[in-house]
Amino acid sequence: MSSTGAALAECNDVTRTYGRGPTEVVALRGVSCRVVHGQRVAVTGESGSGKSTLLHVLAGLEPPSSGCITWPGLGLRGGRPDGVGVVFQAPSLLPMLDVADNVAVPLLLSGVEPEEAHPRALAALERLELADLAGAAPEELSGGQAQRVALARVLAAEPALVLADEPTGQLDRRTAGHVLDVLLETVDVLGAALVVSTHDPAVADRLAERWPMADGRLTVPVPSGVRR
Ligand SMILES: Nc1ncnc2c1ncn2[C@@H]1O[C@H](COP(=O)(O)OP(=O)(O)OP(=O)(O)O)[C@@H](O)[C@H]1O
Repeated sequence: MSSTGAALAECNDVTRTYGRGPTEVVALRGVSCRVVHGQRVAVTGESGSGKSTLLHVLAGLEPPSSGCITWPGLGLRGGRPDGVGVVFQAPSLLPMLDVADNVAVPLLLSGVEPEEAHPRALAALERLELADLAGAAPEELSGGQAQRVALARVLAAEPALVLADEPTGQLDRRTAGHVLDVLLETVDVLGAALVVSTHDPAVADRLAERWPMADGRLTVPVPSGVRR
């Protein structure tokens, strides 16, 4: 659980490089930022500017090469932050499980008993008007339905921070608008903070704040409270 008041995630002078020597790529160059309760941020910028890498670092999926990331308002489990929900461009549902089991899997992995996990998965599907699909196989879903199931999976896990990496990047405009509605409803229901990476101005316009990136750097002033 998060404690109110503390930042959910805080990057201090984070650099992230891939490869070594002549093939080295610097994806993040000294990024400092902080995500607090209730924040709604669009990370924008051209392809290759470092948006996905920043989200991966904020999620604890990749370590910084230098600098540091902390999650003062979140617990840690096995060195990774607890209470972070991640949505990727492709919904990554497990093909051998039905929709309800896909939604329940993260709960089961985090130690929730099956008797609690399955009702929570069904409640999240109902909340997002997906109950009819509970028994469906992922291959039967449209792209928009699959992404909404991925959002139900996040909702069921009740994170304090939701990180969405180009969540509508593979969808047509109308479906993208609907998925975005569901994403915003999901974070409202949870009272969670939301950081979305996007190329799409229509997506960025739906979020209160923009953090533009270029060449691995945030090009806006560092949000308050970050130590240099
Ligand atoms: N796993 C990796 N191995 C090597 N290079 C990587 C890796 N991940 C990202 N990069 C490189 O780091 C830089 C930043 O990539 P990143 O995916 O963070 O940018 P992005 O702004 O999210 O781009 P896009 O909008 O195209 O997804 C790019 O030059 C990319 O090629």
